[in-house]
Amino acid sequence: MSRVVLNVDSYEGNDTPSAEIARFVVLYGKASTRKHKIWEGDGLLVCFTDSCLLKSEDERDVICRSSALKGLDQLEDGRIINIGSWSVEIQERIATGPPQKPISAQKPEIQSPMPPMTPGNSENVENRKRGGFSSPFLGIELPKPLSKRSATFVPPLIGSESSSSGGSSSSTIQEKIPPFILNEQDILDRKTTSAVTVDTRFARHLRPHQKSGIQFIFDRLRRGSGKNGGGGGAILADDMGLGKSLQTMAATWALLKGSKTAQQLANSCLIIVPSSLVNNWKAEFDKWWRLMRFPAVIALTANDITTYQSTIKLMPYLVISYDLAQRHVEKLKIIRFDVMVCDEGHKLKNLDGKLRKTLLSLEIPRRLILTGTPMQNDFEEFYSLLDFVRPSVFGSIVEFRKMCSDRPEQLNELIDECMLRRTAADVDLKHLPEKHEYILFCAASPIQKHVHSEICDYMTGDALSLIFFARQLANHPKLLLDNLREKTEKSKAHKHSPLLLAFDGAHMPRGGVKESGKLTALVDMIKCFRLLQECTVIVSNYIETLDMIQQLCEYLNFKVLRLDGKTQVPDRQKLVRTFNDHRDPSNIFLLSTKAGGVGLNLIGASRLVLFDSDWNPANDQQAMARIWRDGQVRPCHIYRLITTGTIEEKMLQRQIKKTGLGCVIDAIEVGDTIATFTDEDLKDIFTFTGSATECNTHDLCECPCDGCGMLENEMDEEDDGDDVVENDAEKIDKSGKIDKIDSDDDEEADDEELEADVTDEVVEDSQEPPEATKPAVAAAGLRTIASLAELSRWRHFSPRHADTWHHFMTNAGLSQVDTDVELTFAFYQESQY
Ligand SMILES: Nc1ncnc2c1ncn2[C@@H]1O[C@H](COP(=O)(O)OP(=O)(O)OP(=O)(O)O)[C@@H](O)[C@H]1O
Repeated sequence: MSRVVLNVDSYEGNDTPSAEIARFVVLYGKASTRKHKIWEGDGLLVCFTDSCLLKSEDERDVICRSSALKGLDQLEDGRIINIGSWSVEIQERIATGPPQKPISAQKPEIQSPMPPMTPGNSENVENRKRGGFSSPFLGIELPKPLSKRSATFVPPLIGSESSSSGGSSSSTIQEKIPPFILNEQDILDRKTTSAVTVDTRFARHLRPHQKSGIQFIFDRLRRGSGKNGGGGGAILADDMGLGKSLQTMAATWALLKGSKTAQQLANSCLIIVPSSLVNNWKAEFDKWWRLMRFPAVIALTANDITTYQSTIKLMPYLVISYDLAQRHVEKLKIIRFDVMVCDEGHKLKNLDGKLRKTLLSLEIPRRLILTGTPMQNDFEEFYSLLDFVRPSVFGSIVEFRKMCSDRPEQLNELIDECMLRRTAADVDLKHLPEKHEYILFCAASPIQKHVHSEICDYMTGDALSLIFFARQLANHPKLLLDNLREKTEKSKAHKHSPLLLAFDGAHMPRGGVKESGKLTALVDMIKCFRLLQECTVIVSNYIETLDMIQQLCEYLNFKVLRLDGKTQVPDRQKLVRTFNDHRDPSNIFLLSTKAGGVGLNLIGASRLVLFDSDWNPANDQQAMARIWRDGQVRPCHIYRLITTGTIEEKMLQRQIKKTGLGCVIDAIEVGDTIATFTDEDLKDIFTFTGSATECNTHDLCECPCDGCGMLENEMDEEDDGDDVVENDAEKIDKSGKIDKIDSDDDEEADDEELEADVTDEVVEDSQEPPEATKPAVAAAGLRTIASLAELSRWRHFSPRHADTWHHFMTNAGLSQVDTDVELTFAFYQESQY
């Protein structure tokens, strides 16, 4: 983002402006006789030989005086002077001329021109070297070249120089807003007369949930250091895109500025972020500090840490990647930071991890974790985050577990005290366009069906490999074939070579689109979106899959921008900017779930396709949140592709179980990592149900809608079985607390079977169980239904209901081309805030 240059020459007080002789960063507020002034915000005092001009940080002229200021030499930091009816406190004298960023903050350059596409050059695609998906793709039509696109895209509201919500231009008349005082209670309690306020640069833009978030962070972090680093700590776990970085900057800036205006709260703040987000933070600081001195050193090398030491007073933030911080921890220790912010702090989920230990060794008393997904896989991981920000408050992991089962209310209280989590549904997001989410079930191709059943018959003890194979197969059988061939070439005795036999004559994939149900769907989808003049992001977990999609997109005359683990950090922000700024529907952004899932703003796109899912729902949620966020002006459509009846459905079901449980402590119930799969689970995972059903997940929900698209409460039917589902769903949805989940505490649970099998969430197969095991199976069935209750909020569509299906496809933007796609079923949810 280019920095706005203050145009002091346009000052109208003089026909021939005189020379500028000094300028100061100041705080300003209405003049008063109060000992402790309430400042309205940051400003800039520009002194000329015969006049002076006070400007607010957003370039508004506050006052101009037609006589020169005297005694400029004596204007030291902290000195308060009056100019007309305004008081001004000098913060620092800065070089005459527009403010400059420190050298380290200026690099790397993130301006256009167009970056090289990564790795747009087809030679880079490893897949081709292996003789993979050679063009032309079988069975697909090349698009007719589009005439010059006429779409006029509305520039993002946020971040543009003309933005009304991200900042204002000099011509904008600013509304006066009341100060947002963070220590109001202290003032009321007469503990202090000095107000600590949120800087106006933020205050005038804040949404209600952001105000309470800032207050929350401020209250937790202001606490002084305690023993063993047990000072103030907090987790801000808002959903992705709700503005965690903005809230963090506003709250920490108040802590840092508090030292100048009222109380000594903090002098330095270390912000540690994944390396892919270093430039994001730089861009955010740029965005909110536009006119003023850049307040952060962006550490790209160890030298920048040294530079920071001498500039703390002027630039109290140090932004650094986890990697660099780990390597130079000794240098960081010397600085003795007051505040530490760990962005995407779920990285600290490993209790015994090196990263966590290293950061703890910094002994920074105030710690803030930012994460949109505090719950990853299990209970211990969550404890790891809590204990990081509040050491000793939650006891040992054993004590934590015990408190969880014996005193859940107390534990929930403790968690509420140090963690704030708001989901998109909790906050007022009227400023965002609506969001449409789809889960599209695609029929497996004949080859996929055949090979899937071969894998099922083949079952060995090596579950991890087989799961990986099944996922590759669901993406495209050629991916699995290439993988097996490569392994067999490396070692003739490779243990999974026998699987190659599954690819016999009639079932030999040649790389055609139609050999994969999802790929067939994807082709039609991206063609439709281009015709709709909308930009698309496609996300996958696998490099090989991204290679395949890239080749396909290029063949269809799309320009591909790609961000994966191999993309250099400085190139990432360039790619994002290019994509967002151009908003050209013939651009496609390919993103790897792990490398690009967090922090990126891809608001240039309004369609996102998640090509494959992860076991961990948090990863998928992160990826899917990239387009629906502040600055987005178009309705967003997010599609998740699933191959019907395969492992992908099982993964989806497990994801829904995890995310459908409202309270964080519910993770106790879902500590099912791959490592803990039972034989029964594995059998279920590999059983192909795609020939017998249009949607295994819908079958398991036992939803009576039959795919007609109506919600349960819209249907006129009364069904006892449905009541059971609803009641169970209620327990989970509304409780948010552990005791409601644990059927031991549920007085209503006279159904002993339910209690007997709380942790058994294994999806049952359809075989008739022996008589003796029936109650347990019934209980597990109920559990399954309840755990999928989240889906009762979605509409369910089957192509059997031709009219509603057609309507659905049209609304989903999928009726623009003559489609070959064999979709077997769909879930749909609209969120309007
Ligand atoms: N009130 C606001 N006014 C203007 N811009 C805002 C506002 N709130 C957030 N934004 C902008 O929206 C974008 C997304 O916010 P931010 O990156 O802070 O979200 P986040 O919660 O950290 O998301 P993630 O978890 O994905 O990193 C940023 O560019 C931010 O500056």
